[in-house]
Amino acid sequence: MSTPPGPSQGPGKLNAGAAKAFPHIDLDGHDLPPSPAPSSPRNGRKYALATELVYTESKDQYGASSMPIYQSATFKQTSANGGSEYDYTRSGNPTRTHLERHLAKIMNAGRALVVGSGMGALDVITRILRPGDEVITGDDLYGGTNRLLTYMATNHGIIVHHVDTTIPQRVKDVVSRKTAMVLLETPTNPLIKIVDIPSVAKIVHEMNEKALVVVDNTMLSPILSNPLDLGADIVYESGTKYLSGHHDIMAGVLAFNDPAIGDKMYFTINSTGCGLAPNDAFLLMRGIKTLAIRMEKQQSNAQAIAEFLESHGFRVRYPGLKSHPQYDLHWSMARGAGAVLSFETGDVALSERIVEAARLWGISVSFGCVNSLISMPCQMSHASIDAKTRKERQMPEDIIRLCVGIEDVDDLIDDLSRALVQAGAVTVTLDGFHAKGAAEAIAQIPIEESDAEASTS
Ligand SMILES: Cc1ncc(COP(=O)(O)O)c(C=O)c1O
Ligand SMILES: N[C@@H](CCSC[C@H](N)C(=O)O)C(=O)O
Repeated sequence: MSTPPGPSQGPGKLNAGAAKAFPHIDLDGHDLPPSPAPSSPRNGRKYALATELVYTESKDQYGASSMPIYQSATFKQTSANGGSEYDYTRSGNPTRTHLERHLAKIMNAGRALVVGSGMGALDVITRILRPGDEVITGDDLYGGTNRLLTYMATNHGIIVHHVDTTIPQRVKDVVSRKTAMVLLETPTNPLIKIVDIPSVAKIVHEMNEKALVVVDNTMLSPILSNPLDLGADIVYESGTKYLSGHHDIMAGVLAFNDPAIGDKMYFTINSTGCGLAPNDAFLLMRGIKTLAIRMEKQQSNAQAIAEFLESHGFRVRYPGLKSHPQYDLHWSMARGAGAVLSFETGDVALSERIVEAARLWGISVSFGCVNSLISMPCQMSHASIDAKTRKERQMPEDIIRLCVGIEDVDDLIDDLSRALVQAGAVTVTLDGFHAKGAAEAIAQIPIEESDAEASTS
């Protein structure tokens, strides 16, 4: 275990003494310079999350109200045997530690760590797998996650089961003593299906107490969900999305309660050098402070847009709509619906015309940004899932994903309406307009019915 954080006694003899009292023997048995102290988020009063996001404490020597960027690769030691809290930024950096402690607090975690991207976080997690280990994951999940797992299955002897994790029984059918990890995403990207985290975690832990339940919380962020409180062992997310909120950095976050898991993850981050750089840690910290207010606006915009599309005859996937077949399940776990929704038109070329006709909605991958984005997942974010697999998993090629930002909602609806009309997706009448042709036909099929056929094991 890493040494616990001590009072700020300044570097030197006291810390060197502490290092001797708590020698840090790493997983390879080496006694290396100390890692940064683990986060200690639970000191003092706990405020509401919106307050905790902006409230931070640091022991800056000048009382800086914003944590300074320690843009330094190395830290001078005061004694020949090292022993100061920081020695080298790959191993630890004060700006990064400050962010990690803040994240642990808002993620309700014992410890949080930050790395260079969301995929970097998953890479750190999956390095605990050994050849022969089995991973159970969804049949609708982010394309990059699918790509990394496929790589591991092909090259590292990991066995990956893709099942419909929205049906807990499907997980139960494949979980065994060989299961090392169950990797969940909810809502799924891009089909917006909901996974019952508590039920799946219970099944998995009852059948194999060593199996780790890992949840990708990117689609909701800690403002809306804390998967560790729902039974997950590890939660990770892309800080590139809601946490930073401006699409100006890449970042990944990992959080856990078990100190042994935290130590393993820290060991990998230090060994591979994927820790978040100080400048990006500063930007992520700044972004987090406005998470609550951004999400509030993004969500209310997303709700209005989902209702607008549904009322005009489109089949919309969004957990804020009562028509979502897992509406109650979602709200039993989360504090909001998020700001990503998808809808279908029944025709790939028509969807392309809609996307290209939009002006205010930027054609871009990613989500969680203050700007609204429109994309076709099968051709963009999920293009790394090959066409055959997409077909097997019944991913609609025409699906359009909307990632809603903080603009004026009337402007967003106006731009979308114009794009739908220009693309020929709607029949215009004196009373307004309505989805036409295939889009309308699809809207008649309840989501439950068509998705039941899509469930594979
Ligand atoms: C659900 C989800 N998880 C993880 C990632 C990976 O995050 P990053 O792009 O920061 O590597 C993404 C998007 O990229 C995502 O959509
Ligand atoms: N070219 C990238 C695509 C990134 S997709 C980003 C995001 N997760 C999303 O869902 O839009 C790649 O190959 O990873």
